[in-house]
Amino acid sequence: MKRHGLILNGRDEKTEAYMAVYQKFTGDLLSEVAVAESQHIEEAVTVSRAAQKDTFSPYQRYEVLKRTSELLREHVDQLAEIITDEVGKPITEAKTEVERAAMTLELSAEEAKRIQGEMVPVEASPGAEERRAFTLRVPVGVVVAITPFNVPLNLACHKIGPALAAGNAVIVKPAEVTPLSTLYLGHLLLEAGLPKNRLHVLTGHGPDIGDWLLKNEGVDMFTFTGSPRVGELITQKAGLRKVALELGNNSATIVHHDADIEEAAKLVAARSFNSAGQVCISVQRVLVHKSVYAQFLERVKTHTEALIVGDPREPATQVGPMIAEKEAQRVEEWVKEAVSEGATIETGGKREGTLFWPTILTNVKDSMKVCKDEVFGPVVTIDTYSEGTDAIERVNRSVYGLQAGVFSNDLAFCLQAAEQLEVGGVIINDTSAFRVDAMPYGGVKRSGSGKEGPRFAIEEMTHERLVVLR
Ligand SMILES: NC(=O)C1=CN([C@@H]2O[C@H](COP(=O)(O)OP(=O)(O)OC[C@H]3O[C@@H](n4cnc5c(N)ncnc54)[C@H](O)[C@@H]3O)[C@@H](O)[C@H]2O)C=CC1
Ligand SMILES: O=C(O)[C@H](O)CS(=O)(=O)O
Repeated sequence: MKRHGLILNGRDEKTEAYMAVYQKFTGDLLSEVAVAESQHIEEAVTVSRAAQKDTFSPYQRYEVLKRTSELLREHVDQLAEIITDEVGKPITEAKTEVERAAMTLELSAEEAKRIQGEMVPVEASPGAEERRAFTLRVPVGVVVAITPFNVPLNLACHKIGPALAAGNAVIVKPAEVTPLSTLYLGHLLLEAGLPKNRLHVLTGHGPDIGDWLLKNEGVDMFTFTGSPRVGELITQKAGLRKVALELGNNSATIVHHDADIEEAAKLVAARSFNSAGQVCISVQRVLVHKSVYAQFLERVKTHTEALIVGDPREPATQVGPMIAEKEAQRVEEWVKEAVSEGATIETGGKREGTLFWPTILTNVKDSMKVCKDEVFGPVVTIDTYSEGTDAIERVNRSVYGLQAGVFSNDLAFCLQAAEQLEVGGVIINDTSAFRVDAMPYGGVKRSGSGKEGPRFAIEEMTHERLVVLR
């Protein structure tokens, strides 16, 4: 069994205490990781601040990130195995995550060479004819990245890649239960030639490390993906410093009467249950026009019942375990509560330990937990509507607003949805769960603020500085 130290200023740093990381399907002990103490946080911040005085040119940043992306591709099998073990994600999906992570770093590398300001025509103002002005984009300085358990490698890359590309130093705090892929990534970045003072990976207890980092005025920005509860806490404690938040969602997808029903059903079944539904754009609420409801439900049921549930290490498995038994129990309770309030289980509803079978609920009400809160599990609700405007209004009747999907071939309805849905991204003829890594990704309302996608995250992670020449 391997013990992992912190990655601190290029060292594999041993600590007093260690915490266990378990295999999420078997429950076996995988390894132990160091528990960071306050002095490690102090050192990481001090070293990161000092790094700002070193030269780390855009081309050097490009080279390091490009090389790391190549290393990720060379290590795809090892990393996929780590992700499958620490998250419980099916091995085919874990491989996709590694490939996406490599793409995220490749995009970040390219963007490092394109950071630019703009000319500002101040000379057009009376009295300023002798002046010229332009803007520079300068690194914010020290970025803290706090990441969740569900997509541990790619979501770390979405923070580390743009932060380094923009010229910052980064301190990463992975989720307690899934720190191993981030540690592996940290070592690959160093192997690729990243200056050792630019990246530190601090494993340990989230509330402690979070609190020490939030109290340390040497940190300039917090970029966080995780629960709205912790996101809110970070916002309160960060004060006037920059914060970017990717939080939860109870993602909706509308299936209009003129949609390609088979295509919609196939995609809804595929994107409601991958990663056992533990994806914040995972399809949770489907609103189907009443004229195609019966046909759609029958097709989604067929596709859902064909999914293979079980050991995530098996290449055939499509739905693996949830992150912890208590999470699977919570989902089971929410489903039972919905049934007690009138919902029907069309398929699924069964639990064995951490495994929860892909579940379709109908006869739901918007007030049920499975509709109004974020399930973050393999459950989808399917309900009907009569008027497109009502469907849009019901999607908007949520405290969240990350992404929404619309299946329709009616251009006018698609445009109405694009204009009226209160979300960060409207996906036409696909589900809420569509994401490629180059696109701007981020929500409104309780889904957070700020955008990811390397080009857009670099804007968040730099300041715009005006230069006026006389
Ligand atoms: N919008 C998005 O892109 C995503 C959102 N999520 C949200 O995250 C939730 C699940 O992820 P979890 O890892 O359980 O979320 P979480 O909010 O419990 O933990 C996320 C991270 O925050 C850290 N943390 C915990 N307490 C902290 C504190 N007091 N100060 C600073 N950091 C702290 C954790 O150690 C972990 O690294 C979901 O319910 C979903 O809402 C998850 C994935 C993606
Ligand atoms: O929000 C999430 O859970 C992830 O960002 C979605 S994805 O990047 O894995 O598609």
